[in-house]
Amino acid sequence: YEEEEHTLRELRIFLRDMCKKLANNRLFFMFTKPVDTEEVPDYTNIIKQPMDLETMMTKVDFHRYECARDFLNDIELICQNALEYNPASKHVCFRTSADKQIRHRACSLRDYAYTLIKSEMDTDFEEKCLSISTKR
Ligand SMILES: CC(=O)c1nc(NC(=O)[C@H]2CNCCN2)sc1-c1cc(O)cc(O)c1
Repeated sequence: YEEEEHTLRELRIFLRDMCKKLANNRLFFMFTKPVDTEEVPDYTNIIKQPMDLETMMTKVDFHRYECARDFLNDIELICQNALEYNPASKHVCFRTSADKQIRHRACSLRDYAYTLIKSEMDTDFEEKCLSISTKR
């Protein structure tokens, strides 16, 4: 009913702000757009469910998130995809290469997103969203 729609509207405004903050952080530029399968042809052979911050912004607009937990699940997906596509391997070259930096960036994206949401979102607001989400 109207009160629930108001809550979900507030959630969308909050999540767009989160997306903007994450996408505007230069550290995370490689997570801001879908991986270009022209440039990286083997990507979709390895990663079955690609995700990126621009896609997440679109999902907010399409009312695809009903609580912060669903939003963080997609952040987790971005992180897991990057760790999977850039595995820590025993070869020396992977220990010092760009792959290691991408793995670090993926982990900091995840930690930064959790911390940002935890610090900026009231727990009772998230509980309200969760109760709406479970009822629907
Ligand atoms: C985001 C991600 O997971 C990603 N991983 C990469 N790994 C590599 O290039 C490793 C793969 N193993 C062999 C040595 N190279 S490049 C890359 C990426 C970077 C961007 O600036 C934009 C973009 O869309 C994707």
